[in-house]
Amino acid sequence: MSDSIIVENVSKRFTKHYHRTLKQVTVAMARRQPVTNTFLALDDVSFRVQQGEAIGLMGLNGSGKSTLLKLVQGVMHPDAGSVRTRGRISGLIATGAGFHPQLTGRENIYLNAAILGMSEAETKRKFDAITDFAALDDFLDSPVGHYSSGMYARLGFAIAIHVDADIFLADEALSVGDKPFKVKCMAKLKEIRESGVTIFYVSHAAGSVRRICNRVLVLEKGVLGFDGDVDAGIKYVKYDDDSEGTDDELGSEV
Ligand SMILES: Nc1ncnc2c1ncn2[C@@H]1O[C@H](COP(=O)(O)OP(=O)(O)OP(=O)(O)O)[C@@H](O)[C@H]1O
Repeated sequence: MSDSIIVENVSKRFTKHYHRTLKQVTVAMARRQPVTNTFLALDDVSFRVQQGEAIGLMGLNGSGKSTLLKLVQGVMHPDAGSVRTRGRISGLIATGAGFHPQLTGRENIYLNAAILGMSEAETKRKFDAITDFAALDDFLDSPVGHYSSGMYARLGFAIAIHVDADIFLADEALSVGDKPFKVKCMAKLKEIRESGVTIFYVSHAAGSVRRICNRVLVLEKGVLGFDGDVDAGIKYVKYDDDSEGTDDELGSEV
């Protein structure tokens, strides 16, 4: 098998600002208090992913999962180390990122698909499959600014899964949809995995990670604390109670 993602000694530094207004900054500086603080959102992270692996990326809020996904997607660059990927990348990082609120669902499908690297001909060919999956009914010709957050997410996910990608990144993609849509998404993610696409799936839900993934990475304050077997990873991160109702329900249906 060939390498799909190689992350070597990656670090990413961010700056926290303690104050918003110029007045607050001036007062803090006069009192010799710090006005900013830089910290490592990712700290010397290294791992390799083979083509076709499905990685569950877990960790507490703020541990660096989305930052890592953005680096893999190439929309953000590391301050140190390197990220190399092979092939076309698709997926959802911020649900519906790239949608224009004043354009209709139909228009946004073409816009978003182009951002994800699809040609107009390819989008035309897949248009019906995308709209069937999103199931927006008669909202297709309404501006997406009028959509509910669930509809917005459904359209974004429907477009992303119809890109012929080698790597699929899903950042909490299933957290906003309703239960029937989540079930449909899980089935689609499984289908994508079985077709040999590398999956990077960020989730706090142990059940869905078990269903989709064959390996777990756990980030702890930007450090890769665990890399290995799914059950051991879930145990490590202590999310094993599966208390989230939707995840349990999902488990019984897919
Ligand atoms: N552009 C940014 N500028 C400054 N700080 C940032 C920026 N993006 C993220 N951070 C900070 O970096 C840390 C890691 O954020 P990140 O979104 O990667 O965490 P996460 O594990 O995805 O969290 P969650 O589970 O809440 O989605 C957090 O402390 C966050 O506040």
